[in-house]
Amino acid sequence: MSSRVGLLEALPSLERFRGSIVVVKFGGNAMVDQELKAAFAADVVLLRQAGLYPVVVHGGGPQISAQLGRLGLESSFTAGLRVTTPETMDVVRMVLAGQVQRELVGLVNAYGPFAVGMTGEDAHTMTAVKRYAVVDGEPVDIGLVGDVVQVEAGALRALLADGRIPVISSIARGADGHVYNVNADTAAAALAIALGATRLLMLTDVAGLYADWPDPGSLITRLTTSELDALLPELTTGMVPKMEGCLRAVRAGVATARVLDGRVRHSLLRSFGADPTGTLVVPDAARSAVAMASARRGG
Ligand SMILES: Nc1ncnc2c1ncn2[C@@H]1O[C@H](COP(=O)(O)OP(=O)(O)O)[C@@H](O)[C@H]1O
Ligand SMILES: CC(=O)N[C@@H](CCC(=O)OP(=O)(O)O)C(=O)O
Repeated sequence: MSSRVGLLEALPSLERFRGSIVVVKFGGNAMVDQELKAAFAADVVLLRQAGLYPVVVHGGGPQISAQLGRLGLESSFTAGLRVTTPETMDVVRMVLAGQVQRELVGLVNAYGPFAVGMTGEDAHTMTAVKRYAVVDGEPVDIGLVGDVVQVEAGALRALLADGRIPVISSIARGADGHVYNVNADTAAAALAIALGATRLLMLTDVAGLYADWPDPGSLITRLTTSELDALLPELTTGMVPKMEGCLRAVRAGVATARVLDGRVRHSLLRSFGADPTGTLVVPDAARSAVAMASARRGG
């Protein structure tokens, strides 16, 4: 099927999602190509025009690493999370809120006055506590990295009610006075849960989740939360926070979460059609319903 047909098919099915909140995480690795970024912005605006309420959470890992490099500072990751010193945190804040978020807001606002950029610090939208990475079952101190423990969704809801598209950088305040670097996948999942989103969509730079990365034959198109839970200890690098986020969100009531191939132009819009890219995470009950229907049909 050509991608054009895939796109057209998405349009009628969008009607089903009218009025629902969709949290879209745009990964830093899918954000390095100008055309992909512009197509992403167009898709987000189209979702809004179709009556959905998109909320964008963006990453920027590669952009932060590039800026740290320019400043002669090293990037280091543990279990997919950046080791964040106070000096690193200043760069994270500057790059995410001052550069990446601004660029996305500009691309969306080429279509009208939709996007409003903010970080989790604004209006206490996200509050975090210090998070430790887990390596071989042991906690490892990785500095000013946070996990979201509270979401105040009032400001976001007001923006959505006013027809805006929030564009959120994954930085959160701590009740302890620190500012924390939150992985953008983790932030997207926490916001999807707090907003009661129907879908969590995560654009990345691979075809989806591979059971046996990087074996191309091991791409998973759909799995249940229990299946994902069992696979999680095997996962490494950036897939750890991404799949943890999908698991948390679907277990907390978000109907489905999908990792999308952000290298495919208009993959966001296509995810609403018959030919979506990536890996779909569904609640356990969804798989049982399919299995039961199949058993009734004798198949
Ligand atoms: N099991 C896996 N399936 C797919 N990708 C994986 C897997 N394990 C590790 N990866 C890596 O995770 C990367 C995506 O995570 P990340 O770099 O954090 O992306 P993003 O910037 O989109 O959040 C892929 O580019 C791939 O190199
Ligand atoms: C704690 C942590 O790892 N924070 C991330 C925040 C940005 C991010 O998540 O960007 P991607 O989605 O592009 O990976 C970082 O500093 O790189």
